[in-house]
Order: sequence, then C-alpha cells, then structure tokens
Amino acid sequence: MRTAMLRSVLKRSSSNLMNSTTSAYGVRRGFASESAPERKVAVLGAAGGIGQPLALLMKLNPLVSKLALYDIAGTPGVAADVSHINTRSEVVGFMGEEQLGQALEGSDVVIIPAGVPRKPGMTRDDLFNINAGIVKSLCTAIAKYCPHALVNMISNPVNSTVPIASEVFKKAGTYDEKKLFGVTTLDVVRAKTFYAGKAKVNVAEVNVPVVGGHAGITILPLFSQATPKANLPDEDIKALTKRTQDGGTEVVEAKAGKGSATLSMAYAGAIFADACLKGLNGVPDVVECSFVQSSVTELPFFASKVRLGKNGVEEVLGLGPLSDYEKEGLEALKPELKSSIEKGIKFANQS
Ligand SMILES: NC(=O)C1=CN([C@@H]2O[C@H](COP(=O)(O)OP(=O)(O)OC[C@H]3O[C@@H](n4cnc5c(N)ncnc54)[C@H](O)[C@@H]3O)[C@@H](O)[C@H]2O)C=CC1
Ligand SMILES: O=C([O-])CC(=O)C(=O)O
Repeated sequence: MRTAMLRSVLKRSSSNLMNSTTSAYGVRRGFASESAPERKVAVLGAAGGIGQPLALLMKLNPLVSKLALYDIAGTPGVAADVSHINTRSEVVGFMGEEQLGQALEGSDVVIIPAGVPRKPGMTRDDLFNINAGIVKSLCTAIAKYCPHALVNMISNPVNSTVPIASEVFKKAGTYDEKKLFGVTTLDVVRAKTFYAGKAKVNVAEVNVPVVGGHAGITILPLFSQATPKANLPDEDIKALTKRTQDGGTEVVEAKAGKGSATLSMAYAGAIFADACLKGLNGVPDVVECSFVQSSVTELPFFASKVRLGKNGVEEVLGLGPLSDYEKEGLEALKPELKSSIEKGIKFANQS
C-alpha cells in the first residue's frame, strides 16, 4: 500500500520534471517486470548521505532489475535494509575495492555520489583535492568493467569531475561522449520550486531550463523560458537566479557542518537516472538538463537540455532565446567554467 503510494508520488513528480508526454517510467499502466527490459544500476558511494536515499529511490523504480550498492564501507547493512522492500529489483551490496568489479559488471547505468561534501565556508572546488582522486579511480574501474554504461556523475566539483571522467575514459580507449553526464538536475529542481513559490503557480506544472555548470555563477537558470509564464519583475528574476545559484550553500549553511544536500539530491539523482533508463528503453522525447560534452558554446562541456535515447545523449539542445540578463550571466560564467574544466583535464593527465 505504502510502496504503491511512494511509487505513485515518485511517478508523478518524475513526469513533472520532464518535457515528456510519456509516463514517468515509460510504461503507461500496470507495469509488469515482463514488459520492461532487464536493467542493472550501480550506485558508487551508496552508504553515504546521498547514496542511501538514492538507493531507496532506485529500489522503488520498476525499470531497475538489479541494484548494486557499492561503497568502501557500510554497504552490507544498506543493501540488507533496502533489499527487504518488495519491489522488482534484486539488491546486492559490495564493499571495498576488491568487490568494485563485481558491483560494476553488467551495469547499464552507474551513479556516482562518492566523495566528500562541503562544510560551511567551502566552495565546491575546495573538494577537488579529495574527490578528483576518488572519481579517477572509480572511472578507471568503470572503463574496465562496464565501459558501455551511462555514467551519472554527482560527485563535486561536477564542473571538474566530468572532464576528469572523460580523460580517464579516453586514456582507456572507452570514451563515448554520449554516455557521460554531470548531474545538474538539483539545480532544475530548485529553480522550479523557487519559481513556483514566487510566481504562485502550481509547482507540478513548472518547467525551467538551467544551463552552464554546477557551481555558483556557473549555474544559469533561464527564467525567461520558464513556464507557465508569470512576467515577474526584474528584481524577482535576479533574486530567483541568485537563490538558485546559492541553493547548495543555503543547505550547507543550514546543516552547519553536517554536510550538504542529500535528500533533495537523492530525489534529483533518481529523476535523472530514471530519465536515462527511459531513454535506454526507447521512450521518446525524454529531455533533461545535464552537463555534457557540448558544442552549444565554445566550452567543451556545458549543461543544457539534452534528449536521451537508446545510446545515451541523442541530441544536445541549444539554449533558445536568452534575455539580456541571461546573456550577461552566460558571458560571466564562461571564465570560471573554463578553468574548472581545464583543472579536471590537467589533473587526469598528470597523475
Ligand atoms: N551534483 C550535485 O548536484 C550534488 C553533488 N553533491 C556531492 O555528492 C558527493 C557526496 O555527498 P554526500 O553523499 O553528502 O557525502 P557523504 O560523505 O555522506 O557520502 C559519500 C560516500 O562516498 C563514499 N566514498 C568515499 N570514497 C569512496 C570510494 N573511493 N568509492 C566508493 N565510495 C566512496 C563514502 O564512504 C561515503 O559513504 C559530494 O561530493 C557532494 O559535494 C552533493 C549534493 C548535490
Ligand atoms: O552545495 C554543495 O556542496 C552540494 C551541491 O552541489 C548542491 O547542493 O547543489
């Protein structure tokens, strides 16, 4: 009963997040395991603040048939707990590097929330020194054990960890730009929530693209394209933009040393992984914003709307018409985003 309720909440919220006419899981009614293909999802960092609720939400997703939960510690408990939920997927926990290969083998989608979170006063870039190495070693294993999987990178700084992953895959000869995604869905989730509150419209009907990157001013919500239209005054748009850009910091400060967004991130991560699975399953018109290899601007990676398909990225969509304020924001974010991308590429090639 409760599972059905949770599933229906996830299903409704998920459809709201997508510019898609199809149902959240690509199967309109009466989902049955026999109608959806086998799909293995691996979560790396599954015992963490994001990893645990994300494991729960992926366990509720009927598109998943196998759920591999990997971490350096704590996964047997998380896996035993989640595995008792009476939904489709078989859950297995893997702990320690010697089990990483098994966790990854056969994966269709690998979600990476492994690494340290921010404390008050830190920027996402301050996490680079620790998280860059973690991401590099996990991606080296992905190249070896599941080179064709779609990779959903959550670990910060996303603006650098995605370029690191691309370089690791290039070196291994497995890079496919269609299969690497920086997860920026939380920026979209926040932009929608904040816009709905200000515009006093039904949040379930709101759509707002968020482009650029995933840190401070590199996060550029395009409220001029928000629907339903609300004609908010310029000062409201500026305040909404700033709040979206500082959304992560708002949570870090409120948690006062106990980490950063975990629950809203797990929700956002589950929405994005679900979109990837739907794309793989051939559901049409699955569109989400993501930080991907891109030629939308002169930068090699950029977040914008992306159409997902059977091979991952089917099409990177353009920015659409921008307001003057957004044009300024776009120019202002480029130097920082460029240097974060270059920092990631340099790290991957020197170490
Ligand atoms: N993309 C986004 O929008 C967001 C990204 N994040 C980022 O997600 C990351 C994780 O955040 P939390 O879950 O709050 O942190 P956490 O510290 O609660 O959990 C991280 C987990 O990663 C594990 N881990 C560390 N090294 C590992 C390795 N080599 N292999 C596998 N697992 C490993 C840890 O054991 C821990 O369980 C942080 O980098 C954070 O900044 C957080 C929120 C939003
Ligand atoms: O702010 C952080 O450090 C975590 C994060 O990326 C977010 O909440 O958007």
